[in-house]
Amino acid sequence: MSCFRLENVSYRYDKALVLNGVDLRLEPGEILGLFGHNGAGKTTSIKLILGLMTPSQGKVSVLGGEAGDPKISQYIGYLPENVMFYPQLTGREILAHFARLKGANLRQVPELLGQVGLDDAMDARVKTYSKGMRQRLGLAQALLGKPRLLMLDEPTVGLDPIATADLYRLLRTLRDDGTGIVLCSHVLPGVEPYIDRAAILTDGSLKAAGDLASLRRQANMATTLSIEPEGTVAALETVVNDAKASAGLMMRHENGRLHVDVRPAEKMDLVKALMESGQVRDLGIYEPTLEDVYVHFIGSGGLAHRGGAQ
Ligand SMILES: Nc1ncnc2c1ncn2[C@@H]1O[C@H](COP(=O)(O)OP(=O)(O)OP(=O)(O)O)[C@@H](O)[C@H]1O
Repeated sequence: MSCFRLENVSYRYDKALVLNGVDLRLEPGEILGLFGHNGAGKTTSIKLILGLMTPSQGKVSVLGGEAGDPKISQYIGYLPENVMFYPQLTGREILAHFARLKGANLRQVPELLGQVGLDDAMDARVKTYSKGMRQRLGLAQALLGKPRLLMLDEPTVGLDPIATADLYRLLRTLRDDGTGIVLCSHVLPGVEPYIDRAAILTDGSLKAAGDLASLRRQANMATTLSIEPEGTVAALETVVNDAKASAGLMMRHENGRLHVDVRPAEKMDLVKALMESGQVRDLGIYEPTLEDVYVHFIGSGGLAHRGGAQ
């Protein structure tokens, strides 16, 4: 049973079409990164999955049932962007309040607060918490009741690098236990090793979805070979020019190395020719990163959005 399925889903706010024919699914035990610039439609997609809104067109199914069904909602954890809590209550009191609302066992409260690193602060009032601590409390709230689908909107905002790494490790453990997780973000650096698949939204349309290898194939972006010559760079250039796949290759020199951009389909032929030539002392292979692929799919506007406002 899928955690969710969006089938040809569109959504309009009045006349504005903000989601347009989106097909997307999440399976148990999978972390999906949902990426897109501000206003791309990420939060709208999450609200549809939560059943807070109904699609103008298409079908949304969640954990084998209908989005918004209370019997299903108890298995969904959600961390909204910019989470806010009543400042006079302690972390423990707030989490206990949410546990009662969700029908979760109160024994989970100290356990979860420990899991998100708030052991020492659970009895302090939330008004004394830093932004990162409030974010961790929000995460503990999302984890109440052992969700089978966990949706996190910008979960790393306000977290320092160590807390961010802790969060990703925790998400992996949950994923390995079978939880399906959606990580919504416009902040890409650092997330690549922690997600199984990425979906890239632009202006309400899904531009691409898949694991990084498949996104690289879909984008057909060049791989860069960085080669240190055994002899001269000119001799290496001759090897590259003579290789079967040399047409249209981009070459440049930098710090005594030759850098060659090669299409994925031609990469192995070129590597073979280089290795057989005896002209290579050292070889580095640089595949496009998730950020490179993202910028490719969202177009030139992507650079302006890259890393986004936090
Ligand atoms: N209540 C609303 N009424 C009208 N338009 C809205 C409303 N909420 C969102 N929108 C519009 O819908 C589009 C998608 O918004 P959404 O919040 O889903 O984007 P997002 O990808 O989550 O952006 P962000 O990264 O800024 O949170 C935007 O153009 C936004 O202005």
